[in-house]
Amino acid sequence: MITMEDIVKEGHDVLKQKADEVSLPPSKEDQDTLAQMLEYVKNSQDEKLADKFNLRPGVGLAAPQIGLSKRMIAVHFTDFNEREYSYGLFNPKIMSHSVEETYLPDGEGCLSVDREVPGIVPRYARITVKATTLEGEEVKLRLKGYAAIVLQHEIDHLNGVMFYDHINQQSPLTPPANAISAEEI
Ligand SMILES: COc1ccccc1NC(=O)N[C@H](C(=O)N(CC(=O)NO)CC1CCCC1)C(C)(C)C
Ligand SMILES: [Zn+2]
Repeated sequence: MITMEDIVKEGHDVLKQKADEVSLPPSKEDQDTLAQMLEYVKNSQDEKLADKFNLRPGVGLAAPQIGLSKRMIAVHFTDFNEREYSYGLFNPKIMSHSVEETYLPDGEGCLSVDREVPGIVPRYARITVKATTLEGEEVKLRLKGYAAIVLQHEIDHLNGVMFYDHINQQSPLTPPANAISAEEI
């Protein structure tokens, strides 16, 4: 199983690279890895398992974070409207997005970053993501607010982008103009 020891920390080259497309249909190995990534995210949110295996509770994980430069992400979370999302995705791609931006008022963190980095992270408020699921079906996800933020954070990892790369250094704590907090969408 994947544990914190497997999670690569910032500074490691793999987190700065553009990850490779996964050839579909996925190999048994790629499928197994993505299933393990989804297991990690689910396990990390289970109090007992998180304590037992010392897992930092997470809502998403990208393959580069376990040292694998492949376009695979796993997400498991409930958004502010209590909607549940649980996916292992191959080759996720943002097909379109709103001009309007959103953000988390408390900023973002990252399982690969062991420090607080204060600052608002502007994200597209609405995105449409195309991907192939762990089960092999092609999906088109229309996401907004928190769900849009999580997917953008994970897809960024596939392009070597960290959340703090988006923070406005001049005024890190100022929400971008015409942006709406993710808690209001
Ligand atoms: C509802 O909130 C939770 C419920 C259960 C566990 C964690 C959270 N909230 C989080 O934002 N969790 C963050 C997270 O998992 N990530 C994932 C990550 O680092 N992926 O690479 C960072 C988030 C910041 C915004 C979107 C993902 C960490 C880095 C703070 C652990
Ligand atoms: Zn991250």
